[in-house]
Amino acid sequence: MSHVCHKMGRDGLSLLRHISSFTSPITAFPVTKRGCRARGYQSIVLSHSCQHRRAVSTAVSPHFQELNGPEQRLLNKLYDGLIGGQRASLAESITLVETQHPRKKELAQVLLQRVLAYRREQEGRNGGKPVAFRVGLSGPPGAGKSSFIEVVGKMLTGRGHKLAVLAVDPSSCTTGGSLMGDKTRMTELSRDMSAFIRPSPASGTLGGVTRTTSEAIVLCEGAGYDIVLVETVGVGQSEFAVADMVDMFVLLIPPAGGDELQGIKRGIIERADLVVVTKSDGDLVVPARRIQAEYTSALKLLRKRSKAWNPKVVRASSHTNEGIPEVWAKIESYRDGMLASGELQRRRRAQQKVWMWNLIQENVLSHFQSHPGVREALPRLEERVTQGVVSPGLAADMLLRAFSSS
Ligand SMILES: Nc1nc2c(ncn2[C@@H]2O[C@H](COP(=O)(O)OP(=O)(O)OP(=O)(O)O)[C@@H](O)[C@H]2O)c(=O)[nH]1
Repeated sequence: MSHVCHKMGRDGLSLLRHISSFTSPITAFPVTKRGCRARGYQSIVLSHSCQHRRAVSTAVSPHFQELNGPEQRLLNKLYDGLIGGQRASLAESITLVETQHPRKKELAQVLLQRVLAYRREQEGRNGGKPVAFRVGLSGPPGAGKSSFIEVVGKMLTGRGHKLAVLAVDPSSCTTGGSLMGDKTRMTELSRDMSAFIRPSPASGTLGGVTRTTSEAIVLCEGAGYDIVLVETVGVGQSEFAVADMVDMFVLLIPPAGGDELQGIKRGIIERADLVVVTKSDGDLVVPARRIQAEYTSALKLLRKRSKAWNPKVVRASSHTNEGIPEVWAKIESYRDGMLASGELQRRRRAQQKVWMWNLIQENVLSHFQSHPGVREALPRLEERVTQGVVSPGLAADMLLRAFSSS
């Protein structure tokens, strides 16, 4: 069991205590590092200076208040249920991370920190290796994504895996519509008790939705799901966001030529660890073979991204099941190679950093845009920039000055 010995402000301390109350009890008293060690504490977080104190106590919120009784009980209930693998608790916890309510957002962060601590313990017991594998799946509308997830999902739960499927639908962010189809998708898998399917939230910005998706991944892993599939449609930036949050990125391509394939961005092909040509059955086998050959040569021209793995192109049919076990075998051999070489762990660490900076950029920009001085000056300056009266550089300087002046 790890302990934290800490000297810090009340806010930060109460937060840390809540975060760690399940897995790593905290003792807090003004002592030295050596004093902590002498008392047998293994992990020590010390913040002696005011600067440090501020840094730690604002980790979640600068004004974090003590949890009141009902909040404490809610978090206890969610955490216990989630760790116990209860689907209702997992669903409720994901709803909490999706919330826009400021206080609930803070509670969600406390819950997440607890789950992260629990997961770290599990990883520690697993020799430092991740306990779950995250696969991103993308493809144009109608590529056969839901049919593919349905057959692969049933195969995996049949083999004893617990599978979570999370969706990122960019259209839900802009129009409230659904590119992934309003029809009930993956009907059989949604009845399978070893599978958990969560559609994309109906509204929000893409940044918001992708943030809650990566937090939902952590919650699913805490609830014991050892495979997490994150599905998105190949439109806009959502597939790049998904590629940044998974261990392996799989691109599904239908066996159609010309116009239908033009929607597939070159940039995203470069991110693919595996390309699956779908619907390789009946009359479609011939075009599927042709597409496979085209993509195989295209991938050869790309810069090698990994020492442990070369991207591959395979064919499969969700209707006949042909190629489906082979696709999963490829996914497993990728996972094993990347784990053994340590690349997977490195990729996750790098993703955490990218993720933090994405959130900072998004938050700083929205702060900037909602600043009263900026809002007042912006329309006029934008107009003058488009008219060529003021240079973009000068306008940006003026807006930044307005932002930092009050
Ligand atoms: N022949 C054949 N058709 C398939 C196969 N997989 C899917 N389809 C068909 O392709 C169409 C689209 O399949 P979906 O699985 O709904 O595709 P999707 O990518 O999830 O589509 P959205 O839900 O619109 O995002 C359906 O009519 C399926 O029946 C396959 O393996 N072979």
